[in-house]
Amino acid sequence: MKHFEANFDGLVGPTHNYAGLSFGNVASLNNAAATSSPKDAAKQGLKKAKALADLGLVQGMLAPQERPDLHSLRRMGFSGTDSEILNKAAKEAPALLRACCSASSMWTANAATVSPSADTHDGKVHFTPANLVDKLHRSIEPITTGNILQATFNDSRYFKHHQHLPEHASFGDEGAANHTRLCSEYGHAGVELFVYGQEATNPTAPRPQKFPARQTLEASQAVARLHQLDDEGTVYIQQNPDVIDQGVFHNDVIAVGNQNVLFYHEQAFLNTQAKLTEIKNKFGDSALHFIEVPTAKVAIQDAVKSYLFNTQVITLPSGEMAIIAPTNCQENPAVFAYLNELVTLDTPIKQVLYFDVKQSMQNGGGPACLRLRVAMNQDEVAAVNQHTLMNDALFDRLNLWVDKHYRDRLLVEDLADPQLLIESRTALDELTQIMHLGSVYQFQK
Ligand SMILES: NCCC[C@H](NC(=O)CCC(=O)O)C(=O)O
Repeated sequence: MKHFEANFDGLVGPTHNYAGLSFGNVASLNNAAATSSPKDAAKQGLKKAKALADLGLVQGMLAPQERPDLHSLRRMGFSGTDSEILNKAAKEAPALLRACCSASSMWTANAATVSPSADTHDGKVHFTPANLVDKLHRSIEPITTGNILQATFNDSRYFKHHQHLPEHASFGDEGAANHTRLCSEYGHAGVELFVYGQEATNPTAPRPQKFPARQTLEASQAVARLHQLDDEGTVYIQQNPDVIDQGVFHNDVIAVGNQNVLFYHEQAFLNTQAKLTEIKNKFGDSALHFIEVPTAKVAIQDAVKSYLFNTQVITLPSGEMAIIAPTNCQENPAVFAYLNELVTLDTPIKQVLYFDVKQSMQNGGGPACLRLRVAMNQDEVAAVNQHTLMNDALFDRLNLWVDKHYRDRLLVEDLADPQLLIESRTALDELTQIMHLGSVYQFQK
């Protein structure tokens, strides 16, 4: 039986914009109110996804969400026709309107936490959508995310879908961005690392002082319980509060793993040596590569600016590993020098492939944010909704769809334009036909 680690990239939605919504995410704040290009953003994402499919990896796409989210605006007490609601919200509560217009579901690393069937007690692939309660504009995602995941992984013989965690700060859950799975082979039982920013119910435990810790230990433990993981296959690691306070708002900004490789910055974690020992003990005696990047080579601010660790580390069909990096890594001399040195070291990583995902990077999302990893065996891959899997036909179809429905440029003040809502709904209705998703959106109910 063959095993794969599939990447499911988030399709960037028609309202992609820079609204400065993410306190603690440096890029989001720095680029607030910049002009965005929804069309460029979507095509950059499709290009990266197609490139991985062409490299022989299993690659899928997850549909965007309905934005502006009129259902949430109505829950906030706005009433009248859709146009009247957009108008009122723009006048009376522009911050709420912006929070209901973000295309942030494109960053599917935050869509859910996924545990492969080799790790779970019932031998199914488990999904728990992230409740994303730390940010208003993300907290409105999980229900539709769950609908889209169930329409994509729609065979209950192989896939188990959970409800997102309770919507309270004690259960702050940001999904796979704070979850890394190490294994010798994708199909073998692995060790799942849950990285958290604070222990919410212990007021004396260390926590960041300047920026929020979006993931709690309580949330990570709850997901591990829901996914029926053994203690022997689970490690909880606290993110170093000092790096959160420098803009590391998710672990995937400072560390990334693939199979038997953990690539991380020396300042990433608290109690690093003890945790690496725990990982080694639980991983067993097969080879394990800890690639620690010293501050002397790459400072935290360089890591946060370039997204060196928000890269994808993939295993090519040849068995060699490659890094999928944003072009921003080429533009940072310290990081570029480090990557050129890395591929000469004695690790499985042998090449770096660069992609322009600047539309996403300007909002704090790099290549790794844009994808949700789902390790599956060939039967599970065959059970996935095949119309979501990337190939030449879907690539062409989705590019034509983007060309037809997406604007070349968008300003935050355009979000209240009733025409944009019509364009967005028309596009998504058509998309559910293309990807055979069924009625996953509120406006289709
Ligand atoms: N995994 C990367 C997530 C980036 C995302 N940025 C945003 O939501 C920015 C939205 C804006 O500011 O328009 C976040 O911080 O959750």
